[in-house]
Amino acid sequence: MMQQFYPTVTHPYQFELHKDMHLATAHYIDNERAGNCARVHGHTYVINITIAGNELDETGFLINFKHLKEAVHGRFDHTLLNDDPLFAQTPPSTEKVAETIYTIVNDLLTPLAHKPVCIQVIVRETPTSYVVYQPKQVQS
Ligand SMILES: Nc1nc2c(c(=O)[nH]1)N=C([C@H](O)[C@H](O)COP(=O)(O)OP(=O)(O)OP(=O)(O)O)CN2
Ligand SMILES: [Zn+2]
Repeated sequence: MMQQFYPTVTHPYQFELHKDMHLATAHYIDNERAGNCARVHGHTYVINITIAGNELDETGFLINFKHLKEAVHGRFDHTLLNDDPLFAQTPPSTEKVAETIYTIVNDLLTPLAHKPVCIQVIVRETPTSYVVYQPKQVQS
């Protein structure tokens, strides 16, 4: 599903889970330096979320794949990203979309007693352009 490859993260955890999803979404970058991107346009974003951990919950899951899709796809699919309050103070660039998805997923995981963590989010905006976001604590 992801074009080309998955950048890998070196980590100490025993389990690593990947969730891929597509987001059909519009955006614009409200800055004259953004050129054509200052006009509203659409992308089929390709998202990869990586979760890791040493323990599973009572269902044997690190995190239910469906819960990741609901939190991200459910919020952004078929929307204008600029309308979302999460992008009220920041442009929905590929970089900020990746960081924002990380924050949403991290908020989903933080209450869980078995302590899964999000270690990477990849956002592919076009066939030729993508961003990898890693939280500081897993960067090597
Ligand atoms: N660092 C960033 N640069 C650009 C972003 C971004 O989010 N971060 N976004 C855009 C535009 O939104 C545009 O949709 C994508 O740009 P680009 O990859 O240049 O699109 P093309 O399909 O035209 O790429 P080609 O490889 O030239 O076909 C711009 N820059
Ligand atoms: Zn764009």
